[in-house]
This record gives sequence, C-alpha cells and structure tokens, in this order.
Amino acid sequence: MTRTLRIGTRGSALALAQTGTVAEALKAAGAQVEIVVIKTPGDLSDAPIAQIGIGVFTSALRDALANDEIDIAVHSYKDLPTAPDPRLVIAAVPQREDPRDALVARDGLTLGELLPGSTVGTGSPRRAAQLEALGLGLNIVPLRGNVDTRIGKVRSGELDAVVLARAGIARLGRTAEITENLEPIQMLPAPAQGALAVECRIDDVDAEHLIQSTLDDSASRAAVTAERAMLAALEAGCSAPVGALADVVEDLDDEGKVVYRLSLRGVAATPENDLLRASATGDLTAAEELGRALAAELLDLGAAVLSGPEA
Ligand SMILES: NCc1[nH]cc(CCC(=O)O)c1CC(=O)O
Repeated sequence: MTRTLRIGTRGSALALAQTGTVAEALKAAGAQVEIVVIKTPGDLSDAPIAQIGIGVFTSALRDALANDEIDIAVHSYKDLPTAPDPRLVIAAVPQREDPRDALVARDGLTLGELLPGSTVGTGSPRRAAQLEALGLGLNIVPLRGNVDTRIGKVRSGELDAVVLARAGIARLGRTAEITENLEPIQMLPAPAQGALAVECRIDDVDAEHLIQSTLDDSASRAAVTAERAMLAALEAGCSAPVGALADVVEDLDDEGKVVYRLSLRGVAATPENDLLRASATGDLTAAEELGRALAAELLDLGAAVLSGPEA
C-alpha cells in the first residue's frame, strides 16, 4: 500500500508533540505519513473554555477528517465531546500518560506550603472546586492559554501557582518544573486526562486496522471508557466540575485466582461547591456499565442539580 496517511493536528506545541508520537509509531509500523496542521476556533479565541463551549478544539479537526482533508485526527481525549461522531471511529487509545494533575508553584512550593491567600490559577471548574474543598484558603483565579503561557504566569510572579495536567507538561518535556504531583485523593483528574484518541473515518477500514493494531492499549481504553461513560451519564460537558479516574487493579476470583478488574472513582461538585464522591469496581469488559453505575450513584447523592454543560 503506497497510500500516504494525512495526520491532522492542532498547531499548539502540545498537539504537535502528541501527533509526533502517533506519527512515529505508524512510521515504525511501515506506514507513510504526513502531518497537516488545522486551525481551530479554540486556538483563535482567548475566552474562557466554559464560555466558548465543548468541542472548540476538536470539531474543526473532526470536520476535516469527515471531509477527507485528512485521514487521521489526533485529539487529547478529554477535549472530545461525550457524544460520538457517527462519521468517525476512535481507532486507538494509545497507552495513557500519568493522568494526575500537577502543581507548578513559585520557589518549589507544594500545595500544603502555600499560605492562605496565595493565588492559584486555573480555568477549570473541576480543579477550582477540588482546590476550594481542600480548605487551604487559596485564592483561585481564572486562567487560560497554552501550557507555556500558564507556567509563565508563575515565572513572572503574576501568580503563586498554577494547576495543569501532568501529561501536557510531560509531553513538552518540562516535568522538572512541576513542584508537586497532585494525588487523586485530593484532585481527581478530568475523565480521560492524559489519554489520546486517534480517529479515522468510519468506513476507512484499512486505516482503522493499522491504527488499532499499532497503537491501541486495551487497559487505557477500558479505563477511559468507564470515565467517559460516567461523564456522559451525568450529562456534564468537558468543562463541568466532574472528575473521574479508573485503574486496572488485581483482584481474586472465587477460586482465589488473580483476575484484573477496573476500579473507578468519581467526584462531582454541586453549585454550592460541595463535593460528591463515589467509587466502584467492575469487570474490565463492562467499562461502560461501571461508568453509568457510578454516575447513577452520584446522581442519587444529589449531582442531578449540576447537569448542563456550564454547571
Ligand atoms: N483542556 C486543555 C488540555 N487538553 C489536554 C491537556 C493536557 C494533556 C491531556 O490531559 O491529555 C490540556 C491542558 C491541561 O489541562 O493542563
């Protein structure tokens, strides 16, 4: 097959780094690839993500893919809307990066070392709600921009700290600037944080098979599927205050044999910023059911009041 696969990406440093790893893996598998940069409205606007809406970074890429301008789209999975795109298929979820959030603070400080009143930048209602819940008296301020811009606000002294996805910092080779990795018990990441979604057209069977066999990691896919099913069942968009993290864990079956299962934790913030938490374990092959069951539990606890994309 002499076909050259056109891989579409956003033009940010983070997107290019992510796409680079996908391109290299496909090349190593013998494919011919070409990288095509697509501008998205999310890259052209400085408005808060909660205002410009879900899918600002991904729909232009998806349209280019559906219109045959590219053959493959590489997304940060957590930026994708929960509704599937009927024109496309997620052919691979590559091995996920460390999903945790990370703190970048001045003078090497950790969260616990920041004094009350310290300014912590984040544009994410999920991060803000969980930071508030720590009761440290931090002053949480809105923040947008790419990873470099956000870390720059700490370097310039404008902010005492920022919270970002560790995966984004890692993909840019800047983990040395992290002053603390935030454990899921204090800061549950966004559903699918640290994972990529590699999409192709639904009828492009050749591309789908190549991408799937070269890049898909079944454990990462199962974890992300559970987290996103939870989010979808809460009818909450990507900027809503919902965190979820699934891990593949060892368990013992009735005969004492080791089996692998999926353990899912979820958090949702009410409008009063109270955090509702739930967790459950299920079969690796029933990731969606696990996510939906956990969402039902959160809804029982009172999360219903927060449904809607801008909650
Ligand atoms: N919302 C923007 C976004 N989309 C994906 C990442 C980081 C990488 C990832 O989670 O895959 C980021 C930056 C951040 O949240 O700090």
